Amino acid sequence: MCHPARVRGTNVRPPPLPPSRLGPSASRLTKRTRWETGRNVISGGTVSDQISDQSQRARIGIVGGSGLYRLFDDAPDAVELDILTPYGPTSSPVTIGTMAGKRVAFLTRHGRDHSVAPHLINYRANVWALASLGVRAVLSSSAVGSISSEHAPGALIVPDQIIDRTHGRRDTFFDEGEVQHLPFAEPFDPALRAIANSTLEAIGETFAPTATAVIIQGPRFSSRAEAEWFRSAGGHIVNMTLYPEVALAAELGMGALNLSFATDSDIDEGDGAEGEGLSADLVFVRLREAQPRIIAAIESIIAALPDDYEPPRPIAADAVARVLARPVSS
Ligand SMILES: CSC[C@H]1O[C@H](OP(=O)(O)O)[C@H](O)[C@@H]1O
Ligand SMILES: Nc1ncnc2[nH]cnc12
Repeated sequence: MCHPARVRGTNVRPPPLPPSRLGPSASRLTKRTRWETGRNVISGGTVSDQISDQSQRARIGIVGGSGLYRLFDDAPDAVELDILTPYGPTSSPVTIGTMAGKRVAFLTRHGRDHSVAPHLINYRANVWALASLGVRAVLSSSAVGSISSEHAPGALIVPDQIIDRTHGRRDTFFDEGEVQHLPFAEPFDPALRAIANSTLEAIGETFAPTATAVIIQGPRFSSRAEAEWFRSAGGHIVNMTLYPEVALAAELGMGALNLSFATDSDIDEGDGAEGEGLSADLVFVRLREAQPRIIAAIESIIAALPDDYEPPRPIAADAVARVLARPVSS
C-alpha cells in the first residue's frame, strides 16, 4: 500500500482567470518514482502520515470550478502536492497555501487548462486526495446558469439542494468491498451554509442564500424545453459538476459548501444570455469580470470558518478510514 505525494515549493500568484482557457495539468508521484524537479520529496505511508510539517496540512479545501484555475502560485509558503489515489489522477496538483491565515488545499476540477470535461472529471480522485490530506470542509466554486428570477446572472448563490440529472458517473466510494448508503437530504452542510450566508451579508454581497441546483450531464447546455422542465421541477440554477462531487465529499466525512456564480440564464429573462446567446465563451467572460468578487467572497468565508469546525459524519468513521487506506494505483 502506498499513498505517496510529491511536495515541492511553489510559486504563488494571484488567481488569474484564463485568457481563454489556461494552464498545465496534473502530474503524479508513486512510491517508486521520485521526481527530479521537486524539492522536499517525500513518499511512503499515507499522504497525511508523510506530512509531518504542519504547513503541508490543511483542514480546509477549495475545489476551483470554471474560471478558478490557480491559487497560491507565488506564495513563499505554498507547497504543491502530486497525490496518487486509488482512483487514478486528480484533475490538477493540489496546492496548499495560506488564505485568511489558514492553511488551505486547492485543486481545480477541470484542470489548469480547463481540459477536463464535466462528465469526465475524476471526481473520486479529487475528493479522495483532499480527504487524504485531512481536509474537513470543502468549499467549491461553480459557474451556473439561472432558471429563476431570484438567481439572476451576476448573483452569488449558496445552493442548499440539488437535483441530479447526470448519468454514468462514478458517484460512490462504497461500490467495492462494502456498501454504504449515504444520507443525502442535506447535500451541503447547513452549518457551513449559515456561515457563508452571514459572511456574504456582512461584506455586502448580492447573493441568494438558497437554491436548488440541477446538475446536467453536459458538456452541452440545456435545451429551452429542458430548462423550462427543470424550472417546473423546482430548480433555480443549472450546473454540470456539483454532482457527484458533493456526495463524494460527504461520503468521506467532509462538510460541503458551494459558492456559485450565475453567469447566464437558460430562461429568457431579458439579459441577452439565453438560448443562442449562451456559450462557454460568455461564461468565461462573465467569470473573468466577477473573479475579484468571487475570490474576495471565498476569502471572507474562509476567514469566518471556526478552527474547531467539525463536519457531519454521515458514514461511520471506520468505513471512511478503510476507503482512505485503499492502495493507490500506480
Ligand atoms: C464553461 S461553461 C460550462 C461549465 O461551467 C461550469 O463549470 P464549473 O461547475 O466547474 O464551475 C459548468 O458546470 C460546466 O462545467
Ligand atoms: N447555463 C448553464 N448550464 C449549465 N452549466 C452552466 N455553467 C454556467 N452556465 C451554465
